[in-house]
Amino acid sequence: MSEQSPIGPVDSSQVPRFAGFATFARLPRIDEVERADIAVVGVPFDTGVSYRPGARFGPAALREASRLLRPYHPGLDVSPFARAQVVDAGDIALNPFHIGSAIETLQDEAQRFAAAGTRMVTVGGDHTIALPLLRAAAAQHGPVALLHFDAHLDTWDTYFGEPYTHGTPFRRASEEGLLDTSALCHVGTRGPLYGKRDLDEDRRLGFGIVTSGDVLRRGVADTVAALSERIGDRPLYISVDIDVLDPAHAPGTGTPEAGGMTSRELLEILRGLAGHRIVGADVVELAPAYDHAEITAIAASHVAYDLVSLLSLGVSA
Ligand SMILES: N=C(N)NCCCC(=O)O
Ligand SMILES: [Zn+2]
Ligand SMILES: [Zn+2]
Repeated sequence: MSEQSPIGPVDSSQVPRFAGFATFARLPRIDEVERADIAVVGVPFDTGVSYRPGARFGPAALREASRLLRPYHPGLDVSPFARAQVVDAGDIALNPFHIGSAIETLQDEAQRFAAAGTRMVTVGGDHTIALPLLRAAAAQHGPVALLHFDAHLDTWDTYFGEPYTHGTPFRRASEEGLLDTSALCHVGTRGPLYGKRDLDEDRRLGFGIVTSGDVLRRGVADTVAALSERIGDRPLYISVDIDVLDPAHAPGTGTPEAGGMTSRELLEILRGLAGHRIVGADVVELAPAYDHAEITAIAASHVAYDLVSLLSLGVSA
């Protein structure tokens, strides 16, 4: 970090939090600082979806819903924006008509952040985007451990013969050798599958599964202990599909499944990951057109805040 202390968010006791530009948590834009430790980056993209479209509007909705976030995280005992220079880097412009070129662009952009020494928390977009983000993470760190919070496996092979979709990123990532196969886990999985084979193939790729029901039965502490042990001190990428939450907690998403986790459970599990070597994270599948009273956008903004807070713990104070 530079000698100066980080530039923090706009002070909500001086400027009403409902006024002004909607950057994440009212943080400075990337062009307003010399260098950034952590960037929140919007990825408005939903060309990879199999059902309801609309995740392209996720970044804007998440930023709007983040105006009420405050600078101190009592659960982690950290002031992330004082400990690290956190910025909003705006949106990455991806070609909505060409999924291959969008994936390439995002990988290039992610590698530019990495080269600048900035870790990313991407917000919005459909789950397709995890693939180029994992490519960039693996290019920097080698194969990474992955915690994948999602109702879905997203290790399916193809849809309509197409390999790059929001249901297939982790199959491609595995084939490309981006993942440390000894440290992979889905969390919150539930809902109908195409067949038992889905689970067999997923297991063959090395994934463990903590289902939504497992979280209920085992509780948060046990779940965290199991995940922590699996990850160890490996470089860790965290991917959060907001549909991991029950539709009651996150109606604003493209492929909702009943029987999901509460936002309290998800946030508590994330907080339990403090101390791990997190190299990057995403919050995907927020589709505001199906949201009500910003329920999903608020949950997603809190998840992003927790991820930023976890990343800030890795910046020396
Ligand atoms: N990644 C998300 N949200 N959904 C994947 C669902 C794929 C399917 O339609 O079977
Ligand atoms: Zn997903
Ligand atoms: Zn999902």
